[in-house]
Amino acid sequence: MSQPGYVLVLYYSRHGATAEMARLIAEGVEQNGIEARIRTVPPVAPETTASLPPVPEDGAMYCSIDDLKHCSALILGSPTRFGNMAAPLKHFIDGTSSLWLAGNLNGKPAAVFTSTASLHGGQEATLLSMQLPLLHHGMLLVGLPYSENALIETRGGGTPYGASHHAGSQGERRLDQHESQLCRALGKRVGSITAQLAAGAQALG
Ligand SMILES: Cc1cc2nc3c(=O)[nH]c(=O)nc-3n(C[C@H](O)[C@H](O)[C@H](O)COP(=O)(O)O)c2cc1C
Repeated sequence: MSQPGYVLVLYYSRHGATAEMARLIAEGVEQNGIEARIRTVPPVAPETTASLPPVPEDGAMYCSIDDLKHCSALILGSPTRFGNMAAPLKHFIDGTSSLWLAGNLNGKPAAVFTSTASLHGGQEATLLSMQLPLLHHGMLLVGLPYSENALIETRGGGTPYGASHHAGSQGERRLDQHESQLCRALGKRVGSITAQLAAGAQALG
């Protein structure tokens, strides 16, 4: 990895909160002059015979295995569902065995983010469980340091394990100042580490 390439911001979102986080995280990544490639995954349904159009009608493009294979870093986001990531994202990750076998993600930075309806409804459990498949892929986990003041001051989301957002029971709570700040900080941190790794690889020849 001698050129930084792009940071893949891959998320699932049903009602838009996680999608908004992805946009702020991408802004943070791009503060380093690195491309942030935002991708999503399609929903999954019990009617497995029905197929969706290959391109979503609006919003981010669906992620391909090649998008993931060739990224320089990954930032993965999901709404919390019963203290875990949402099935559509897990379904996509479960289809990445070929990358695992080839070690395509091994040694690349990775981070996670989530949105919940309730303040203590499982943000940290979700973030930690989202990190598990990334560790299996050999990725280097990046969190948020307490030098980010928003981590201390927040009255909503924000954890050292990754960015988070408290959306409220009806999704009425937009990202507040601290939550937004921490999304951008996470993107910036992953982007900066990605650039440093690329520069180090180039220096080593
Ligand atoms: C099946 C299901 C399970 C959920 N489980 C939780 C939960 O464990 N804790 C919580 O606080 N919110 C839970 N929620 C609420 C979502 O995490 C929350 O609405 C989130 O902000 C949605 O993000 P989105 O706007 O990106 O879709 C759940 C929602 C659904 C549909």
